[in-house]
Amino acid sequence: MQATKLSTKIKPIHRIPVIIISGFLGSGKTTLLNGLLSHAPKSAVIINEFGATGIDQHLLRQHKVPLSTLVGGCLCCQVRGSLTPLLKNLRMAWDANNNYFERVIIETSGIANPESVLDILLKDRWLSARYSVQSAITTVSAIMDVQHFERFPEVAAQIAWADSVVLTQTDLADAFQQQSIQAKLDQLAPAAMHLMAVQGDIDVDVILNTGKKIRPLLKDKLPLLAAHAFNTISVPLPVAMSWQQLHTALSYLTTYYSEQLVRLKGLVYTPECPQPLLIQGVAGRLYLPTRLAQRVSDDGVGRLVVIYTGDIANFAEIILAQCAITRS
Ligand SMILES: Nc1nc2c(ncn2[C@@H]2O[C@H](COP(=O)(O)OP(=O)(O)OP(=O)(O)O)[C@@H](O)[C@H]2O)c(=O)[nH]1
Repeated sequence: MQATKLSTKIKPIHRIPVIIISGFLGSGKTTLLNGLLSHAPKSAVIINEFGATGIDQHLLRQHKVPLSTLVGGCLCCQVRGSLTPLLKNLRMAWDANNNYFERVIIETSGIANPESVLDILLKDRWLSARYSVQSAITTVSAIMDVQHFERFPEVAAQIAWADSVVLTQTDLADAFQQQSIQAKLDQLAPAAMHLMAVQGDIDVDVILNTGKKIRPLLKDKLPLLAAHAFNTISVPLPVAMSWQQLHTALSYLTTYYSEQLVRLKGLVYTPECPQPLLIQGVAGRLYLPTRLAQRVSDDGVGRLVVIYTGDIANFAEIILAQCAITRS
């Protein structure tokens, strides 16, 4: 009797594309992500923030996307171990729920080296069979102090790993600033695609359809990265302050500590309005705040997250004291 030949064809597993967005503190990653999600709503998002309190997810409130946060450290060090189980769970949820998103977008913290994320995605056998790295994008602010390239090694590492470099905040930069940063990008990422985005506005098709580069990753374990020279504190603001008062207090702090205070973010409540206010500051500059839609989960306690370099003793107390001085 002739044995029936069993079909040995195995259906290939669909690999979900992953886009990694890196870039230095305040360079416009979340703004770019916000713009991308408006055109690509079928995305699952993972946000990594160095600060202990997550702020970025509030900026993405209007998008109804599956969103996970990894806060209180970097994907290249403190929270690196959390990415693999998170991606595994996400994939299993995708398999069980009718493939409910089309891609994963990972926004790393502003001081993370994207190499670690690539390392996980490309070397873990289970993950690499189910995810494919579509592109690594790095945002670079046109108004960034060029000394940051020497001062913070994270900046060059982020640019070196990029398939696409997106120059942001060009509307705030003069011609000299733009040329200086552009020259650095030509030197550090000559093979990457160079794009521009003002307020996250970018040609989404270019981003979503970019093919990946072949990356020569190290075969062995990654070498230990030098520890980041950054500190972070989260300061609760239980007493509501008007935006004017807050602006005065924060302007003083960002000017007085302009060398050390690299990033300031916060979700605060003001007496003028029940909707929370998202505040943003980067290296000596305060941006206009954004009013967010109110949510049931809003607890009325404002929070400031500060990322700084060097030792500033009792920085949280200094911030609270400055706010109290301005209020009185
Ligand atoms: N004028 C202007 N402002 C921008 C642009 N892109 C971003 N911003 C502002 O710059 C500030 C920082 O932008 P984010 O998108 O939060 O930067 P980020 O890289 O996600 O910041 P971290 O995750 O904290 O490192 C916010 O106040 C943005 O509104 C731009 O192209 N033009």
